[in-house]
Amino acid sequence: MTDHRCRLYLITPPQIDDLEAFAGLLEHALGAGDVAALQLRLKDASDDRIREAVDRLIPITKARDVALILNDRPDLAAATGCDGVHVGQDDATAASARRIMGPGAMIGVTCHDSRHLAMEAAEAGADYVAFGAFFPTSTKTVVHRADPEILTIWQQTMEIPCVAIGGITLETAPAMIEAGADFLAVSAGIWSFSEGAAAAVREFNRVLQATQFRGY
Ligand SMILES: Cc1ncc(COP(=O)(O)OP(=O)(O)O)c(N)n1
Ligand SMILES: Cc1nc(C(=O)O)sc1CCOP(=O)(O)O
Ligand SMILES: [Mg+2]
Repeated sequence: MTDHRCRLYLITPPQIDDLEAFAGLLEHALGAGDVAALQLRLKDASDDRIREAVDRLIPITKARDVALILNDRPDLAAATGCDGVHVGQDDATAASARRIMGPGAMIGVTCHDSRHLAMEAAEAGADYVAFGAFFPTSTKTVVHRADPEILTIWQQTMEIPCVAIGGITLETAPAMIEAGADFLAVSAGIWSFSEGAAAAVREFNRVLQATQFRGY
């Protein structure tokens, strides 16, 4: 049996009004348990605001060895020193993101519910592919819904990791882990958790420890 450990991938809220307050919240959350990556996903923010956010948050992620991934913008990710970029099908290709960010950067690609898109992303040099949305989400208006089987097939046939996204909570997480997700990408399930973000990170890690991929 191959050792398979699923990890947490945090997605910021789409808007951060108080960067100082969010930095404190993040520091506390990252201290509460294992987190592989943080995606800065500020929709409709200016370039200056994104630069300001990266500058404030990157020392916090670096101190915990958490990869800081910028959403949508390979150019700004490279310019601000982010560890990687996540691109959707209408943002940029994995190949152009790689050209802009260089060989050491982490490149992730949205693949909705399509193994075909995921194979294309893998061939173009992506480091991970993201499938979703698996559950209803209020964080983003989504048009694609994915079936957990896509995670199992990907896990059993491909080397590069797969991320599950969309409506992942403490209740829905086990189905994603059992299906074969390498990472759980979570926004509201962390930042809107009733007991706070640090408690959410702690509880997600408890679920991650207690649940195994069922596909081998
Ligand atoms: C890990 C992860 N997976 C999927 C997405 C969605 O990307 P995209 O389709 O480009 O939509 P926006 O996030 O840009 O609204 C993601 N951001 N992260
Ligand atoms: C950013 C994003 N992308 C999705 C996709 O399906 O590609 S679902 C989604 C929202 C993720 O936030 P939450 O954990 O609050 O549902
Ligand atoms: Mg995008």
